[in-house]
Amino acid sequence: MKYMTEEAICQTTLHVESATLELGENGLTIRQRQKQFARQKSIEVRYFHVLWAQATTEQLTIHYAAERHKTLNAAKRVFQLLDQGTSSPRLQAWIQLLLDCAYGEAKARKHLKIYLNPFSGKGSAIKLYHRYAEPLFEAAQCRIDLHETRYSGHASRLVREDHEIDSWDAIVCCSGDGLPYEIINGIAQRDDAGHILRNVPIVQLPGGSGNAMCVNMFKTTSFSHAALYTLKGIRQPIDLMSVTQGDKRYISFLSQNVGLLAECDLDTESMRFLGGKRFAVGFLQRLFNPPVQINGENLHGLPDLRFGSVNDSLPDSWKREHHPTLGVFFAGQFPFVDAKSKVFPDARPDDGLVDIIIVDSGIGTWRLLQLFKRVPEGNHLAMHEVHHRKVSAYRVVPVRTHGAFSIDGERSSFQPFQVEVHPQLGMTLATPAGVEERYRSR
Ligand SMILES: Nc1ncnc2c1ncn2[C@@H]1O[C@H](COP(=O)(O)OP(=O)(O)OP(=O)(O)O)[C@@H](O)[C@H]1O
Repeated sequence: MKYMTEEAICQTTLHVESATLELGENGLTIRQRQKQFARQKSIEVRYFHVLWAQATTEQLTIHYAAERHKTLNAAKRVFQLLDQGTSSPRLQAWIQLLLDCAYGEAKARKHLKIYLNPFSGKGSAIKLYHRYAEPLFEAAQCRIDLHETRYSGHASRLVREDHEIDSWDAIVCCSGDGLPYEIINGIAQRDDAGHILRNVPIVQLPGGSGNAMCVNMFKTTSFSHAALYTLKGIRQPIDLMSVTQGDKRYISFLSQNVGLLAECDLDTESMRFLGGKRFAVGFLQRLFNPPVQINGENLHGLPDLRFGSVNDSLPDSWKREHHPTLGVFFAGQFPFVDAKSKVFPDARPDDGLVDIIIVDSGIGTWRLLQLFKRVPEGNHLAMHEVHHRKVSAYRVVPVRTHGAFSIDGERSSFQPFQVEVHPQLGMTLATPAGVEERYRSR
């Protein structure tokens, strides 16, 4: 926008009855002409916040997300047109230019399939959705198809049977990380699994206690900002991982966790009302909660396993390690496992590798607490007790018969398992470059 011809500058300015609307470098400036005071009052709406614009024969309406107290709300301004209205090619060109600036590479008027888990996190996902996301999606003229999940496994069944799945611009999980896991594994059972996983973005609005997908991709735990990023986000491939265990195969998008930290997470699932604090409580209190049922069978539409399954003999080229007194084994492909825990600071979601950290149980309580203290900043990798690996596949064979194992935070049976990364098998939406930095502190 910096070096415009005179004609282009002309196209960026629109005179309406009581204001002049200017398309500038970063946003739309509305200069209100207040005759009463014989002076102009102007406001700027950043392009990133502009949701939609449309004209009738008499009026121009601009919908945008207005920020107040770190929350975005749907707002609109209506202007009386001076002449011609919709029939004016100049007005149409101006609106098109505004929408091009507002959406850039992102698709406007998205078709969104929304899944709401009424029990996620503190049980407020539905309220959050209707209060903060729906008004923005409606203002942005999205086509919305919404389902509340009625039982564990419901969303899995719905995506398996969705004949229109290919037509959604995003599947939006209004939930914690359990629902995306369930949805990905539901898609994995389709004959066209590979195609759908690679092409239909799965995003998360933060309705749970962990919300790792949202934190990593949108860099926020604000519901309304995540909704705006869903509208303005651009397609971002992510790696997915196959976990084979016995004769079953699961698809993991986030993490595999064995030992102490898995126990802390799983044993506090019934404390969702505490939100993120439940992970800390888990260190002190252990309860039992039944696992989510993911089928793990009939996965014909997925890519082949390059390294075989856990039932095959280990390839000779693999490095073997013995950890007879294992305390923590945590593997993941995103930096954050929740908003406050940067467990894998070096991880990249699309590099074909999974990061692993291993800590011996002999670390001692004092050093373990030091480690927990460092995790929010991701400084724990510097501790000599923390062993860090980056691999494309691994196998874990427990020496004990009892223990905790979770895939993406969901309890799985404690037996040998093998993991391999499928580079860029998944798709999500991420904030466009540049926006991320401005919102880093949220
Ligand atoms: N209506 C429902 N009744 C019972 N369970 C459900 C229902 N809908 C979804 N579920 C299950 O609840 C599990 C947990 O949900 P989800 O991850 O969305 O929230 P959360 O566990 O609170 O968040 P986090 O994973 O961040 O802790 C999911 O695995 C899903 O299978």
